Order: sequence, then structure tokens, then C-alpha cells
Amino acid sequence: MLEVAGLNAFYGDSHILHGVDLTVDTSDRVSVLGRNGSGKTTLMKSILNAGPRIYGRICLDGADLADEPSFQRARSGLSLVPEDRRSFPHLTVRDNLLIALTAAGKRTGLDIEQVLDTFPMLKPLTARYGSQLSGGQQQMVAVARGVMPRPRCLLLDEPTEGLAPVIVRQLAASLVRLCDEFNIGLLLSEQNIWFARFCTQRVYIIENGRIVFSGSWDEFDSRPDVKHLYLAV
Ligand SMILES: Nc1ncnc2c1ncn2[C@@H]1O[C@H](COP(=O)(O)OP(=O)(O)OP(=O)(O)O)[C@@H](O)[C@H]1O
Repeated sequence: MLEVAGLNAFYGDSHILHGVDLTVDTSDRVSVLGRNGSGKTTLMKSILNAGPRIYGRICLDGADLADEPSFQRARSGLSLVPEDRRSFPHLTVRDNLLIALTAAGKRTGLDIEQVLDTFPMLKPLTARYGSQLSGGQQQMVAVARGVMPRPRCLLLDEPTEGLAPVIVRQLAASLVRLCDEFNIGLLLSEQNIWFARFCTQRVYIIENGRIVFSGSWDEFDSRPDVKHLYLAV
């Protein structure tokens, strides 16, 4: 479904991604693990054409996205939840979710009640303003917004950063349920291995902008050297 081949990304003269290849098949859930500064956020932004200058091939369902701008990529079925989990502070939780439907373009998004059912923590908060939410609640809103357009592939950039363990567990359960129920593919960038393992079936490791490992979680477990070298665990 999502195919990235030979992706190079630059900020000015700084060459950040070096020939990245990865795939996310239909309804597949995949993690990208890597240390701080390894290139995870740059990868996510590059797939959406949202910042870095990029060269390489990015295809969704066989269609080359080439020079498509970010909004067109969103309409084609990619949805990025960035690291900074921004929500509209003067909109309620309900309106923060509804406004995300505009990203669906001609595709049909999800029903808001179905999405709220998947996030028990948000249900009592639908009338609250974005500015009145805790960090964990904001992250739930950010992920819920990301799925509202019913993307073919959801790109989630380090969603657990700064969250309490109990919220991380709730988020993991909601995310897996949503992806399963609505056949949404997932590309997840993470440093929390527990969360990544719970939510995905396969893993890539990125180091200095290069993919240095790709495999199932069993293959990952059989390579303690990889963990030690690239993740320092
Ligand atoms: N806007 C920018 N301009 C120049 N260099 C940047 C910019 N954003 C990131 N970089 C550099 O690109 C490299 C990769 O950064 P990136 O944010 O993609 O890593 P990351 O794996 O997401 O890190 P973290 O886990 O800390 O968020 C780093 O060396 C970083 O300093």
C-alpha cells in the first residue's frame, strides 16, 4: 500500500535521510525505532512532503505521489499525527475531531461516535476546549483526529513521549482497536519498545538516516546486538 524507495531528505545542505526503503502493506502495522536525532521525524514529514526537501519514490496504492503537496497526500489517504500533538485551543474536542474530516477530501471519513467509543478517556470531554486538556488528553485528541479521515495509512510520530504509563497502555489499546476495526495501516515512530511491540507486527530501525534493520519482532528479539548497537537497551 505505502511504498517508500530510495528516499533522501535534506534540510538546506544537511543530508538527513540516505536512501530509505520501507513498505507498509494494507492493514499492516509497522514501527520505526531509533535514537534521538536518527531521522524518525524527518521520515514522517518527508512522506507527507511537509518540510524537508526530498528525492525518491513514495507510492500509495501504486500511485506515485511525486510532487503532490501535503494536503493532496492527505486526501489520497495519508494522515500524519506529528510529535507536538497540536489541537485547536479554541475549539471543543468534538469540533477538533470534526474539522479533521476536511482532510478526507472525496473519501468518506469515520463517524465521530465510533471514534469516541474507542477512546473512553475522551467521551466525557467532548465539550471541553483544546486549551483545557492535559498532555495525555491532547495526545488522545491528536490520534483521534488522525483517524477521523479514515486514512489508508496513519503516520504516528512518537505518540508516547512524555505520557504516563497508564495513558500509554490506554493509547495502545485504542490504537490497535481502531486500526483493526477500520483497516487502517500504521507507520509508528517510537522509542518506547513496549508500545511499538504491542501496536505493530514488524519493525525497522533507523540510524543516522539509514535503515539498519528490518524484520519481525521475533527476528528483532533474536538480534540483541542490534538492540545494543542502535537502541542502547
Ligand atoms: N529543521 C531542521 N533543520 C536542520 N536540521 C534538522 C531540522 N530538523 C531536524 N534536523 C536534524 O535532522 C536530524 C534528524 O532529526 P529528526 O528530528 O528527524 O530525528 P528523530 O529521530 O525524530 O529525533 P527525536 O527522537 O529526538 O525526535 C538531526 O540531526 C536533527 O538535528
